[in-house]
Amino acid sequence: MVSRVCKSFSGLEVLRDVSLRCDEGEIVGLIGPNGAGKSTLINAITALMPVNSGEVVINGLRVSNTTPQFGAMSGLGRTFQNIRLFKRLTVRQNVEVAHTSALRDKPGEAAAIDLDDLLAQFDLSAFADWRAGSLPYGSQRRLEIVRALALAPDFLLLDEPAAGMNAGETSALIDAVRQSSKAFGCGVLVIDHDLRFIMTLCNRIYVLDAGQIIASGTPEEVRNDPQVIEVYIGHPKNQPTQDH
Ligand SMILES: Nc1ncnc2c1ncn2[C@@H]1O[C@H](COP(=O)(O)OP(=O)(O)OP(=O)(O)O)[C@@H](O)[C@H]1O
Repeated sequence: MVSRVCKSFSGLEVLRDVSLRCDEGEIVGLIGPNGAGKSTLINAITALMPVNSGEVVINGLRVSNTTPQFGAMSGLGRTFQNIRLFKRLTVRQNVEVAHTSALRDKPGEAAAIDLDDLLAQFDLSAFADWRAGSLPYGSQRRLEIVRALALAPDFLLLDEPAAGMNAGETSALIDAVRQSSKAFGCGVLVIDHDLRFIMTLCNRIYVLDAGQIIASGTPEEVRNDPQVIEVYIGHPKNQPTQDH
């Protein structure tokens, strides 16, 4: 899906020949130190910023160097590191806005989505009539995911979905994301700094360092890769601290 992407800012190479794949129903993790280029890669995949070379292809359509709207129409759903909900609308209205546009663009797939089930799966039923801006932080993060799923995406990008969540919430999030990936048959690409979360959730993981993929494989393979240990896992601040 991402093929040999390069991206520079004013001559500074931030992504160098990055390729990655996320198949249908697969949950893939992307990890790396601060400044490695993870957000830039997500922005390139969702066509929020253009690439210098290489391409991003979703469902056979080239999405790179188009527009975020084209990315969404090609099947990409996403959440943001900084939550971007309609804070004055209710939880249900936030999800309905997304679902309404999916009913227009993908009527068959969208009609099969039961919004009540989706809210329940992400533990949001009790909050359905609350204003999104008044929800606890962890619930706002889950609402972002539900809203992205209401678009009936073929690929879902989750940017730091577990940020600020406690161990119990993170564990519930893992179950909900797995169930959704299975139910929707969508590929999921997840970025997070919580290594235990990524290692538990993902089937495969890519490690980005200084704009290059330095390792990829199963959680076990990545955890034992000497280069990954040296540049990332070995850092005391990245040691897993929570049990899920
Ligand atoms: N718009 C921009 N203009 C210039 N440089 C940028 C821009 N966006 C990102 N960078 C630089 O690109 C590099 C990668 O940044 P990026 O935010 O993609 O890393 P990251 O892996 O997401 O980091 P973090 O984990 O801290 O969010 C950094 O050196 C950053 O300063």
